[in-house]
Amino acid sequence: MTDLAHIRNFCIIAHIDHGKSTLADRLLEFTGTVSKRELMQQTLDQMELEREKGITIKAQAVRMRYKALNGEEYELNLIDTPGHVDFTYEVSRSLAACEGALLVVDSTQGIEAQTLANLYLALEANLDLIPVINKIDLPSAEPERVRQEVEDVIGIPKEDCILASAKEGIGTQDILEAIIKNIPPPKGDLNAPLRALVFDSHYDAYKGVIAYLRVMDGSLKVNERIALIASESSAEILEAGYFHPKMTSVGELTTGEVGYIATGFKNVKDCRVGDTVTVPSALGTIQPLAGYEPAKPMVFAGIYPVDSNDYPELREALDRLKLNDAALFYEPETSNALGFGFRCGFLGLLHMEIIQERLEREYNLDILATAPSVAYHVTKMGGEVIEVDNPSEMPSFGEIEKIEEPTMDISIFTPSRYIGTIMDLVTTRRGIYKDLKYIEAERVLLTYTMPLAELIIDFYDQLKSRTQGYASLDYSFAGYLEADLVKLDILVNAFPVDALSLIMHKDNAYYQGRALVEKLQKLIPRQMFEVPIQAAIGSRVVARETVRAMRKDVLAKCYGGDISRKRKLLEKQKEGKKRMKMVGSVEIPQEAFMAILSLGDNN
Ligand SMILES: Nc1nc2c(ncn2[C@@H]2O[C@H](COP(=O)(O)OP(=O)(O)OP(=O)(O)O)[C@@H](O)[C@H]2O)c(=O)[nH]1
Repeated sequence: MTDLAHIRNFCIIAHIDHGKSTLADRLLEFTGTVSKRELMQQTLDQMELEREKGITIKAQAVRMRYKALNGEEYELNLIDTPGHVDFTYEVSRSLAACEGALLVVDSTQGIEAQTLANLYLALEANLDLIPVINKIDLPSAEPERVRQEVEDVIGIPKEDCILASAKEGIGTQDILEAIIKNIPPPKGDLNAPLRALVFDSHYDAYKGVIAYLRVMDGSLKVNERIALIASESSAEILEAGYFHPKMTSVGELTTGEVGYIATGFKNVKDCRVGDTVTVPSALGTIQPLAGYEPAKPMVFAGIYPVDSNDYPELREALDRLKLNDAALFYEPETSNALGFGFRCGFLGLLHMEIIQERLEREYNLDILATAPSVAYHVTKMGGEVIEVDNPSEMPSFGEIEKIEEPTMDISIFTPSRYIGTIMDLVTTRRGIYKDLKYIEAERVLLTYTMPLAELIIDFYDQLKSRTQGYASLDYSFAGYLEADLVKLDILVNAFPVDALSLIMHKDNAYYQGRALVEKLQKLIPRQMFEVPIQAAIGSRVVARETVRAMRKDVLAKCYGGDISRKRKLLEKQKEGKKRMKMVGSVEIPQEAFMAILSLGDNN
């Protein structure tokens, strides 16, 4: 057990790609926690998917021992935070476990949207900040400019910025010394009843749910009973320890420390991020640590097995993923076009992508996903309010008094030369202008309120491509606003395909309906007969295209020919069919269900 004065708990916050993981690696290496040889490119990003996508998904914690220049040894706990906006709640819980943060800014870029978003969260959590200007080894680095920017925008004197290269290991010791000097040691009452904050948790097949904790008061020991305030669950501590970076069991964690406990819980929902751990005898007498909020899904999509025989496997895979992901929501749903599947709710687009990829890769399932949607608040004529997250379940418009949709506050950092094109993009997405602030002579911060439904349909890609990748984006939930929305139905061969229905603004429905049927016409393969594709609002058809009938049978070519070639051709066709669904009498490929996402593309 280390006395409080020799403990420092900190995290690293940064915009994506500014070097957070690389810096963490250098700190682990410098303190001898991990040897260079052991150091994989990114030790903290353990999941394969994370490495491939180059993003940090789950918050983690590593303990380091550091002998400072003053001759004393310190226990440093580095808490890794997820870098993506979908996981803001997890970021804020990780920050609540720390007293300070390294704010990493790329010296070739400067402050970006997530630098500021994370900074605000850190300030809310009362953290002391150490700015680190990273990547100074690069020829395009402008450390002086970025330092000035930190002073102007964040208000930290530029002399306090540490110049570093996480790649080359420049500045590592200065950073460690600054952590000792500028970040306060934890406070807390060792003699009070246990209070510990769960800032992350994951399910382990052998040990049950592992909770990552910051002990605020009191202490905990293996074999003791604990109670969780928000989850109203209780368990026995099977193991307690810290990460070094592997799990190291020590049997006890005390005030100010960061570590893990194994609980034996079978599901992370019993031990969620943000919950407070205490002892059963203190229940009802102690205050929970932070206002606990269950994660709320914001983006919804239908997920269906391509082969309907895989339905039980899909259910099982979702059950398993849910064990580890309290934010994932799903319930069975049936579609006239796609059969039996699930309506799933996600924190955001990235969360959705991750789940879809895991279903495919880890569970080997061929799935078909519908275009993402948001949850509308619909007031019916009689005054009843319902939530509709599936366009095909929208009541008919005669029954509706009003529809409200979720809106987001968005902030965009961009070189000023792109202001025009961004304004244009945001306006076509029904964004409402709020503010424009010059950060420097040539960089601005634009803020808007925009419907979430417009944000999830390839907004980010459009923003990136219009600004050659220079603009960065951050968003947070703003509230529900009434809007003039309609449901656009798509009919393929006169058959309404519910999974292709969309909710959109009345003013865009005609144009988008047109664009969508044109896109579908290209995506739906020719059949033996002519297939009309129509977009309709209620009973009014607003656009129509036709997929012409196939002229030749593919096998006709092989008539009398060599049989192995014929088999190959059939196999190839089968392969192509994998991602097709028979709807009525027409085969529709997966791309068609996602066509709305790429209406901006011209291919
Ligand atoms: N030249 C140079 N490259 C660096 C430095 N630090 C990080 N990088 C590179 O920048 C890229 C992003 O670094 P990461 O450490 O993965 O960034 P991150 O902030 O952890 O990214 P996320 O996990 O996506 O949030 C990688 O290709 C690193 O090799 C540096 O000091 N100098």
